[in-house]
Amino acid sequence: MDSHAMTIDGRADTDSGAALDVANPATGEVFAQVPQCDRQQLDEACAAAERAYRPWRADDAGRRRALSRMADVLERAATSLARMLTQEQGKPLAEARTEIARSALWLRYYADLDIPREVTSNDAGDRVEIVRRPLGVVAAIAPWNFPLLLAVRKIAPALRAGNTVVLKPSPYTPLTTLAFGALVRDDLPPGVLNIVSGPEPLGAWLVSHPVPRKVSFTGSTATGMKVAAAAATGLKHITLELGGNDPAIVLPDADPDHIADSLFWSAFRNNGQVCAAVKRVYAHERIQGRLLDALTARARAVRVGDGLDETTELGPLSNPPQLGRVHELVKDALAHGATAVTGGRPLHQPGYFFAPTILSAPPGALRIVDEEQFGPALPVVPYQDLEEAIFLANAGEYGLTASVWSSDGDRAAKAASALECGQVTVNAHATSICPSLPFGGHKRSGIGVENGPWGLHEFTGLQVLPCPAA
Ligand SMILES: NC(=O)c1ccc[n+]([C@@H]2O[C@H](COP(=O)([O-])OP(=O)(O)OC[C@H]3O[C@@H](n4cnc5c(N)ncnc54)[C@H](O)[C@@H]3O)[C@@H](O)[C@H]2O)c1
Ligand SMILES: O=CCCC(=O)O
Repeated sequence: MDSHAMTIDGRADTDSGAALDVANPATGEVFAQVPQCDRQQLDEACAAAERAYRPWRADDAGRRRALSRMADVLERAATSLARMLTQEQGKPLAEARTEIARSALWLRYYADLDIPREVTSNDAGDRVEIVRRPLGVVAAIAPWNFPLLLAVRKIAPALRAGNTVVLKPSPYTPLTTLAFGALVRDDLPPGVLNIVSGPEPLGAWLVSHPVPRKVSFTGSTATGMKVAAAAATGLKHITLELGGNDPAIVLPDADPDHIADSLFWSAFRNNGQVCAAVKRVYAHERIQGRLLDALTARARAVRVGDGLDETTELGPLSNPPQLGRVHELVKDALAHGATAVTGGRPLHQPGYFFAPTILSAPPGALRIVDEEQFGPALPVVPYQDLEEAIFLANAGEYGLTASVWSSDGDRAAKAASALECGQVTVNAHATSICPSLPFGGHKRSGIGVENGPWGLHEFTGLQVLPCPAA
């Protein structure tokens, strides 16, 4: 059994009493333990972050160097970290390697980003500059689907802007994040990045702790609403990256055989456990049958297995509640008129596996279409005209990303502009999640954005200063 350390104030703490078990989703077996942080350790982490804040915010060049060294460290440890990520999260090794590489990319992007300053004049005609100042200690809370990448999307801009951080990974997937913390410990001054692990209510304690001035949260909309309420009582800044139920509209002129592979992976990457995955397809009634056939052929050909096997394309679901949720929604769909063209059930083997599932779904209310199911089941719903498809795609509480699929670029672009969400793509889905483009949800998919200069702004406050004499 491996055991892993919290990192608080530049120290690794392996001896903290209670331990949290971490299971491998491919076997269901516990293979590692991490510390369960108690309130006193959370106080220590917040105090360490507070002590480290002023010298850190004053050292712009040091912050750039530290971020770029953190990227180097990640790249050097990529092989072992990817293996650990697959073991704790379930994703295939190739996807785990991509996650580590993208995390390093984000660190480098922010290491290179200049913090904007604008020079202007006040009403007396004096030159002034508008600068962005860090906020203080940031509470960062991450989910289990991309444990390292989604943590780095917070800590890279937060640290670049001059804040210090207390980071809490999901209790299902703390290992890679803790291993990252241990690896970069010597590259950061003590207290700049503190990582605390444990089950709830640790996240709730962190959000309502008096020290952090900003909460950056990625997770479900239900938890995001609790985080917003708790942060409001301390008047804390918030960024919330929340759930999605992304639609893909397939126009009648699309070629099902041509788009099937790309559409399939837009829905099934990381076993559908991607905030910006296609969760429901609206296919014109003339091509719904051919599209179902093409997607079914793709789903039947996919290799499902332990992510540590290099030939695996789809791993297990990440945890038992997620497996239960997908199964419940598929059963509900089958009971209400949907047909499983392929899949439709958990796989009878150890671990949390569910058969890749393509559903022919009737028009009308269906939970698997209306709610976020976050798994390897894709409902395909017929529509008659584009206006109806756009209405259905915009229905509901979420507005993260969406896509339109067509062989007519102009027609697709026109439909795309009618969709209410943070990003729309044509003949691809959410492929432009890169460090320089804003990523964030509309409606109940979130508040604020990550990435680019906008992502950095979320960790700053504006200040007007006299302009230094030239
Ligand atoms: N919009 C995005 O960028 C994005 C990205 C990835 C995942 N997600 C969403 O995340 C969800 C899946 O992740 P999950 O199941 O880990 O989400 P979750 O909301 O259950 O948990 C997310 C994190 O919040 C912590 N937490 C739980 N209760 C808390 C509380 N009261 N206060 C503070 N923290 C608390 C958890 O321990 C975990 O670390 C999906 O809904 C998915 O769409 C969104
Ligand atoms: O789940 C959200 C992250 C998606 C991604 O960056 O690919």
